[in-house]
Parts: sequence; structure tokens; C-alpha cells
Amino acid sequence: MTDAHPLSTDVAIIGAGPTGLFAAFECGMLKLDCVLIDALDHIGGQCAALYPEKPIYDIPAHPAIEGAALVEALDRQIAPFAVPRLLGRRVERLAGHRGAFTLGTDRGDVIHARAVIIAAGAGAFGPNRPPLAGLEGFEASGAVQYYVRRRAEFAGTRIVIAGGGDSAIDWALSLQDVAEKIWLVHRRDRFRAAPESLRQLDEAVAAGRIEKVVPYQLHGLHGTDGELDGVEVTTLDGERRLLPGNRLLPFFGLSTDLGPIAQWGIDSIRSTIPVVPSSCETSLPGVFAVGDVAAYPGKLKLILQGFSEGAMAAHAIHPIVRPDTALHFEYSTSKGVPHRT
Ligand SMILES: Cc1cc2nc3c(=O)[nH]c(=O)nc-3n(C[C@H](O)[C@H](O)[C@H](O)COP(=O)(O)OP(=O)(O)OC[C@H]3O[C@@H](n4cnc5c(N)ncnc54)[C@H](O)[C@@H]3O)c2cc1C
Repeated sequence: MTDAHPLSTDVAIIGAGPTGLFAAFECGMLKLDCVLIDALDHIGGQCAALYPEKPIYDIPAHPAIEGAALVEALDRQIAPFAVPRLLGRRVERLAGHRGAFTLGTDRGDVIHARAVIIAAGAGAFGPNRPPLAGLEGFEASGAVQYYVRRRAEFAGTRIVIAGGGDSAIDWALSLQDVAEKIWLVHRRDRFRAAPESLRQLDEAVAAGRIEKVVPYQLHGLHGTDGELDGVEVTTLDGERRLLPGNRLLPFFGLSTDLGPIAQWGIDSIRSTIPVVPSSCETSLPGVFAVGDVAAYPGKLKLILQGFSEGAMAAHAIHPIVRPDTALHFEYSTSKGVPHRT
């Protein structure tokens, strides 16, 4: 049995993070059909997977909006276009040329598209995992997690948080109200985070809500059948401590690997794809890249910048898909939102 989808569309958008979602809106506004494909089983990319309950403060016209709420709003914005979504499907193959591409997913879907927008963020992103014996069993039970989807799931737990950057500190601060106890383990006694976060951390440590465990590194997991009952940490000198935590949240960053995209004959630099700044076209004509994955001088990896790149890419794609129809620039206030018929 296969649930693979064969389909033809104007634009295939790889990645349904905030940038891919908004690119779908811009395509819709130009009456270009599109399909969204994402390896995750839900839309929203990093906002939904990594920080759904955190407020974002630099989305224009939203003084503060949580990651999940932003995704939900983007979803409502594209609703008029009834964009098909292929979720839980990683695009493995891309072949063809400007005007005629074929994409293949790991689930056997075949998508024919006139143009392609790669909105793949950090690629097929995954957490950097600590090299600890028996880790898989504790991951499977949920005792070790790399993302916090809902703070409420951590109510009354004893959490060991590992890492020295923004994520480790932000989550320690965010979970201090719900957890019974939080240890913050870092191999140095200096943390890298925004000054305000560091100030709040000092306050929480002074109040006994968070205990800093420095300079220590993760060393081992204790427990049976996926039930974690202790996290062993050591110093470089071999001094050991057993922290009686029942949850471990390691925040060692995301692995940024373009995955299969790196094999498609498109120029890439490490995990980014250089694009022409005015159109977001990649080195492969007819294939565009927007959002975190796109690179050009002055690029900021911010959601707001990805939104504008989606608009530029859609306008640059229009003549490929509709070569006989001149595109007259129009404000949305003038033309309204065209519904899919
Ligand atoms: C903790 C945290 C806080 C942040 N705070 C802010 C903030 O305050 N303001 C701000 O502007 N930005 C913030 N960011 C950054 C912001 O989340 C990113 O800039 C944004 O998510 C990039 O959007 P994107 O759509 O380009 O990529 P992503 O959100 O990374 O989405 C890319 C999607 O592509 C999919 N994908 C990749 N490869 C494939 C493939 N081969 N096949 C199918 N699907 C694929 C992935 O599964 C993913 O869902 C923050 C990030 C983090 C981690």
C-alpha cells in the first residue's frame, strides 16, 4: 500500500515553515497554483517545532506573537488558495529544467512543477544529540527531548537542561515556574545569551529556582525501561555528580544539513544556497530559494526577511509559468485576495 501522490502544479514549495507558507500566499495572490511539501508532519517549521509557545517580537505589526500563533495566522492567510500539502514527506529528488521540474519524495510522491521554491530553512533539521549510552531508549520514552512543544508537559518534573546558549537559558527560565527543579549544566562557567536573559538567570539562581552546574558535561543516563532517574555529569578533571532529574533537555544546537538538496546540482555553501538578491533565483534556473536557506550579502536569518523573499520569488516565477500574461504590479488593497476556483 502506498499513499503516494502524483500531482502537477505551477510551483512546488519545499518546506512549510513560515517562509514557505508566506511564499504560498504570494503565489496565490499571483494566481499561481502551488503545493507545499514538508518532511515534518506539521506545518510551521522551526516556529512550530522548536518554540511554539515563545513570543516573537519582531514580526511587523505584531508587538508579540507566539510561534504557534504565527503559524496559525499564516495558515489562515493562505486558506483562500486551498494549497495542497504533502506533510511527513521529504523531497529526495529534483530533476528537470526551467519550466519543467519533477520532484520525488521519500514516500514515492511524484510532483511535476513549472518552478520550484526551496524554503528548507536549516535543511532537514535535527538536534545535535549528546553521545550517551542508551540515549535512544530515553528518547523513545520522552525522558530526553530536544524541543519543548508544551510547557505543561513538564509540570512537576525535575529537569536537567544542558547547553550554554540562548535556547538552554531561555527554556530554563521559561520552565522554572512549572518544573519542580531545574539544573542548568554547561561545560564552562560563562553562558552566551542576551544580557536580559543572563540577568534573569542570575535572579533565578539567587532565588534557588535554577541551579547552575558548571563546569560540567553530560556523562551518563541512569534508569530502566525509559524511566530516567538520574543524569551523571563530570568535570574535565573527572569529578562526578549524579543529578536526580527525570527529564533531560540537551540544547546543543541544530545540525544544519541540506540533506538531499545538496545533491541536486544547485550551488550551495555549507548549509545555505546562494541566490540572486533581486529574485531569489538559485544557480539552477527556475529554482528559487527563500528564508533561512537563502544566502546573499546582507542576509539576516529573520522571518520578516523570508516573507519579502517569498514575494520576490513569486513575482520572478510568474513569467516562467505564464509567459503570455504580463504581470502588472498591484497592491493587495486594489485587487483583494483571489480565491482558488
Ligand atoms: C529558539 C528560536 C527562536 C527564534 N526567534 C526568532 C525571532 O524572534 N524572530 C525571527 O525572525 N526569527 C527567529 N528565529 C528564526 C526563525 O524561526 C527562522 O528564521 C525561520 O523559522 C526560518 O523559516 P524558514 O521557513 O526559512 O525555515 P524553517 O522554519 O526552518 O522551515 C523549513 C522547513 O523545511 C523543511 N524541509 C527541509 N528540507 C526538506 C526536504 N528535503 N523535504 C521536505 N521538507 C524539508 C523542514 O522540515 C522545515 O519544516 C528563531 C529560531 C529559533 C530556533
